[in-house]
Amino acid sequence: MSGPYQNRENTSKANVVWHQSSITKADRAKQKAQVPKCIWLTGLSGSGKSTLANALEVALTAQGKHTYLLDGDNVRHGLNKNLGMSDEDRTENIRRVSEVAKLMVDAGLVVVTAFISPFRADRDAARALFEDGEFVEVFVDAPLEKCEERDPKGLYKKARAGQIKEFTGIDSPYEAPDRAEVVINTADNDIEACVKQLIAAIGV
Ligand SMILES: Nc1ncnc2c1ncn2[C@@H]1O[C@H](COP(=O)(O)OS(=O)(=O)O)[C@@H](OP(=O)(O)O)[C@H]1O
Ligand SMILES: Nc1ncnc2c1ncn2[C@@H]1O[C@H](COP(=O)(O)OP(=O)(O)O)[C@@H](O)[C@H]1O
Repeated sequence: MSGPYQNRENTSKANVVWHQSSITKADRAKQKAQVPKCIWLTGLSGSGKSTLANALEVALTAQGKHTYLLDGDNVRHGLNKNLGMSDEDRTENIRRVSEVAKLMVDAGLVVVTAFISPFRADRDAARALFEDGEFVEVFVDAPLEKCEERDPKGLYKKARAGQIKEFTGIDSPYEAPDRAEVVINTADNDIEACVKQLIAAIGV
């Protein structure tokens, strides 16, 4: 890790010891009768992450699963309200969120995350926090032109007008996944078909 967050980690770590709790992840998962997982949605703004994440959580809840949805817009109102959209702040955003998702998986939940998470290295770092098979990367795939045409929040219009800087796909990069477990093409398929594909693919 680099940047303003690095020193704080290094100064605290040496004197902090790990406490092993008596109740384990397996105990919590057993009580909930489910396999905990992190379903990690990544894609451009307007690609359909929030829509699909919400529909997925509704479907899983209807199946009796215990879930939680972490959505970029919401987390940036609270836990990460001190972070902006620079490369460094996005990396810290994803680092914190992936640690929160890990805690939630440890609690036995099926966690769905909906963040642009534009950098491959940050997504790989998130994946590395989890056990094999626990982290499912889902590429919510729609070309920039389609996302811009949708522009559900009017943000692309503002970015093109220069009113928002460092906007993903315009003047900030998006690195498409090269190892996603699931690719959902939201440009050529309707929401219903995409949700169906997602539920079938994640194996929860
Ligand atoms: N500059 C810029 N670039 C991209 N997106 C922007 C920007 N400014 C604000 N927004 C709004 O913030 C949401 C993205 O937050 P994330 O936490 O998902 O971003 S990141 O993962 O840290 O890159 C994103 O949400 P989604 O549209 O749901 O993706 C936007 O609504
Ligand atoms: N197949 C699809 N999957 C998801 N969203 C779709 C799809 N087709 C059209 N849309 C629309 O695209 C927009 C996606 O917005 P949103 O879910 O907020 O994206 P994101 O969270 O990635 O910014 C919504 O208005 C949604 O109704």
